[in-house]
Amino acid sequence: MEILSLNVTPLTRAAFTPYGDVIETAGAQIRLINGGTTQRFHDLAKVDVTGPRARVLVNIFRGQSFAPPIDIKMLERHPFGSQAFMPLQNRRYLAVVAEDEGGRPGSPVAFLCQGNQGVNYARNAWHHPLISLEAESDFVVVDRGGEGTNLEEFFFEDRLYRIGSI
Ligand SMILES: NC(=O)N[C@@H](O)C(=O)O
Ligand code: NI
Repeated sequence: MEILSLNVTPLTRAAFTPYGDVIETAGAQIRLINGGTTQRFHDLAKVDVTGPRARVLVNIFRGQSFAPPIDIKMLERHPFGSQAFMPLQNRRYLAVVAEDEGGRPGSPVAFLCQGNQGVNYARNAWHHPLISLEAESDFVVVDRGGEGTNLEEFFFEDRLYRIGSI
């Protein structure tokens, strides 16, 4: 088994563009609503659902926490829908993604996400399941319900990617 080192970089909207959206107030279009009493940070993520009897689901995921070394042995994707994660307790977490290379993920990229940043994985974007840090953490998750198989997993056969430090 080959162990490859995977560095963590800060999550930015620009760097995450190939994989989906960053849900944060920084850099967002602001609309004053409710008589000026509310700021609407508008249109932050593209929710995309398709396939038979597709509908949007709003969930809460409670993810156990992980600490380095964190081994990335697989990635997954959802062919019928996007999947958004927004932290509820202002705790950091990891988003590990990869671009598609002929139907399989390329080399993973690991982003350190702050507690005020959410991510929306675009439909069919390769990503690792939730990796909470620091403590068991809750996330609002907006994704796709409906018929059909909305999960494709890819296990790296001969290698793993190790996040040794954060
Ligand atoms: N399986 C599930 O609902 N969760 C994963 O898709 C994930 O990305 O955490
Ligand atoms: Ni997922």
